[in-house]
Amino acid sequence: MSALETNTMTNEPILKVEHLSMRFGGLMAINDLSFEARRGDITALIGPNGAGKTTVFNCVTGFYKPTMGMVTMTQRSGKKFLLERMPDFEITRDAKVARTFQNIRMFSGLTVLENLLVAQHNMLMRASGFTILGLLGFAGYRRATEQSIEIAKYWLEKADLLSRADDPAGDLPYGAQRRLEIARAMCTGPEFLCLDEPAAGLNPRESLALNELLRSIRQDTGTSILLIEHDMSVVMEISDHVIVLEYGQKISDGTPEEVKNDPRVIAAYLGVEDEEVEEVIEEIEEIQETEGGQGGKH
Ligand SMILES: Nc1ncnc2c1ncn2[C@@H]1O[C@H](COP(=O)(O)OP(=O)(O)OP(=O)(O)O)[C@@H](O)[C@H]1O
Repeated sequence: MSALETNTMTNEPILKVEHLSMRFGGLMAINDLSFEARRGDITALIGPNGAGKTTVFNCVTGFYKPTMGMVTMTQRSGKKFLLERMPDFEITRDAKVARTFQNIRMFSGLTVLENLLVAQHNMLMRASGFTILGLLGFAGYRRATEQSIEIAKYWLEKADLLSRADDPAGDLPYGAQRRLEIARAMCTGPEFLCLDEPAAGLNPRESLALNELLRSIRQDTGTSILLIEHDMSVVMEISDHVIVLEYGQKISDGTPEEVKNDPRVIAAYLGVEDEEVEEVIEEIEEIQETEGGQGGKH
């Protein structure tokens, strides 16, 4: 978990989405979408309801097979994975992509610590050699168990959950459950972490704790993050890069500041009809020019 591990062997973007399309019957949910997520960045995918954000996530994480297009992930080592061709469990296990869901999914009857140990099941099974003898006798399995407890403790501390380690996960307040989900994803040692609305339902204090956790993940592990988020205070505060979708297409792509001031984005969020967009863009540009002019006079 040292910062040294964040050194990258390749400068390629961690994720390249090229000409992605996803059709559900007669509905084109994603239409020829291309974008990149840079290594080490927090990239946010935003857009009005129904814009196609979750569909993109599901294509990246293997829950959907896209109708067309390529989704390439490049690991630090330079190894490439064509995610659109892989089943979801291989995307997690081999490409090292972890995700959380819009609705919290965890084992609410298990303790907080147990949830983090279950997440490391794959690693423990490999250490057992997939045999009962391995489980009972191998020193390698014992070492792996100790290591998985250490990893769990590290993420419990990072997520500010150490004092709740032995409580049933279902007893945690909502914001803490969201942090537990992220800690659980991090226990699998991902290179790319996909978070579906991590701030949904959080109060302002919980949102701040979430921002802190995500920043520390980026800084301490170099894990790249892709998140869908409606809470603009979270997006603007922590993202390095924002991509805006509307009707399955990209309408803006840049820094939070660039996107915030993009008239097309403002029009999309105001829910303006297609034929009125040009008009609204002109009005917004006029307002921006006036404000810019006034700013210069001060
Ligand atoms: N499994 C599916 N079958 C049919 N239509 C779907 C399916 N999943 C998504 N859609 C449709 O695709 C479009 C994009 O949906 P998606 O959930 O990706 O949008 P979103 O931007 O994530 O929305 P929200 O912000 O409301 O979660 C919507 O019109 C939705 O109804």
